[in-house]
Amino acid sequence: MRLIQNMCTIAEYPAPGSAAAAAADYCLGAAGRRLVKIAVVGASGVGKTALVVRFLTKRFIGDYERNAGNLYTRQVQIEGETLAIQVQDTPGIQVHENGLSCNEQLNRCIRWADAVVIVFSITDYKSYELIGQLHQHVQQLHLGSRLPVVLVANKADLLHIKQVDPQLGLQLASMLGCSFYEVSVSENYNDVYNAFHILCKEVSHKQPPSSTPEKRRTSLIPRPKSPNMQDLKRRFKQALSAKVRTVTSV
Ligand SMILES: Nc1nc2c(ncn2[C@@H]2O[C@H](COP(=O)(O)OP(=O)(O)OP(=O)(O)O)[C@@H](O)[C@H]2O)c(=O)[nH]1
Repeated sequence: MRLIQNMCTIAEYPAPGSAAAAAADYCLGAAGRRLVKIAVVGASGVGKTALVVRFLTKRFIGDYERNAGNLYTRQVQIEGETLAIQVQDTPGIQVHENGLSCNEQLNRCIRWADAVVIVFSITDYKSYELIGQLHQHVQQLHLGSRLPVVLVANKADLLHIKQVDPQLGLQLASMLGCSFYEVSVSENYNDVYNAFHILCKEVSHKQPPSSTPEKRRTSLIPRPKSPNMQDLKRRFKQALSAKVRTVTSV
């Protein structure tokens, strides 16, 4: 999915530590805001891009190019605080006989994220079937810290071609210990908003409170360059030989 009105595309898959990622983080961080990074994952065609676009623009746009993975940003108010959030849309996950096929790009997005939205479509049983494995994969990439996850069952408006009972989604979510939302991206903005909102709230409770802009500014002051050792040695030798000369000349 390419650039949509009202959204700011920062970069496609900025590698952690890359200049693009650092620049994006810097801009948001410089405003003194806490940053919440969310990756949206799931099988192909379940409506990941539609979900992200709906959340960011409130609009449902029928058709999208196949997703190559874009990163979008916006601000949200959570409990009186303005948070900067980045949402990473990802390409659809493929399933092979020996399990999920998650390429390095996707793994990088999951590692980068503070929280993940896992999406399936109620019209596609296979997209539901891979959730257990996908959830496990996500948690494995964040070993040692339980990553906030929300499970989203999309296309609730297509009940006549439903393959997954939303009740199954609810059961699975409670088994995995995550929140569950049944949504129709095409018909209802509020449910979409609530799914992201709850995730942001969970992350913000896990993160330490933001430092004040004043504190941030001081941490951004460049440190003095470390002294050039060669130059120091040369000057030390010069001073020493001058002293020796002075002593011998006495
Ligand atoms: N009826 C209906 N269609 C939807 C809904 N959400 C998405 N779609 C449609 O489903 C199709 C796939 O949506 P995408 O957002 O491109 O799905 P994706 O998961 O990003 O797909 P990939 O880019 O292939 O991974 C599009 O034609 C959307 O218009 C929904 O809630 N209801």
